[in-house]
Amino acid sequence: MTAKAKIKLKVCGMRLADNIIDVSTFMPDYMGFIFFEDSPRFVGEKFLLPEELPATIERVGVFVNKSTERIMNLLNGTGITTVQLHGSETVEQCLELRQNGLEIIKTFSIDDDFNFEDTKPYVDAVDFFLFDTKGKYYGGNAKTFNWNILTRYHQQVPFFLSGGLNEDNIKDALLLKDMNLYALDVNSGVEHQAGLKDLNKIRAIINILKTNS
Ligand SMILES: O=C(O)c1ccccc1NCC(=O)[C@H](O)[C@H](O)COP(=O)(O)O
Repeated sequence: MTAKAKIKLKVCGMRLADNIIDVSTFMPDYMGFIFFEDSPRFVGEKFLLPEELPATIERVGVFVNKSTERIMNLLNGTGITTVQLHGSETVEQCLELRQNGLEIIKTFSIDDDFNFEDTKPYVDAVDFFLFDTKGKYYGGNAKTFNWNILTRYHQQVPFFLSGGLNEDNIKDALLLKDMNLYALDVNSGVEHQAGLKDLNKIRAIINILKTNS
């Protein structure tokens, strides 16, 4: 019998050097950095990661409807090799970015009417899906979606669960672990303010993951 893999944690929307280092002491599996100008978590044009950031924390650049050329330019010199595509990026662009050596997380914004047929064309073009709540903003809506919808998902691509996760609902999110759930993505639910993460909330989440997964 093979042991089930531990559910991973991604802390998204990091931007301030001291806060990045403080959060890194909890060793989340992923950290996300938002390269979208309209977000209050935008890292800026000339973003550089702090040198002390442990190499074992996977770094993710989050983009919304940017061209491949622009993504490659923005990532140049950052050492980031995973991208989260959070808009309406095509299968062709995912393949193009893969050819440039990037790992791909493709986001889908979920509401009650979401049809998982929409994810099928991406199956061979991405590494992971990320299911986030459809809302007013591209991301960071601070709302959960109806997770029962995920019972309709039967594809082989593992997914990140996102949207409104916090210390009060993360234990329930872990109940989805037999559904190809790969990672939990936290953002506004662990913040003092946009882009500034609350270390006590991250600590609480890490402890819940340790005892429940
Ligand atoms: O967080 C943002 O401001 C954001 C803006 C534009 C595109 C993506 C964005 N966030 C990406 C994420 O992966 C968030 O973690 C995800 O949307 C969930 O956020 P929240 O509902 O606040 O937990």
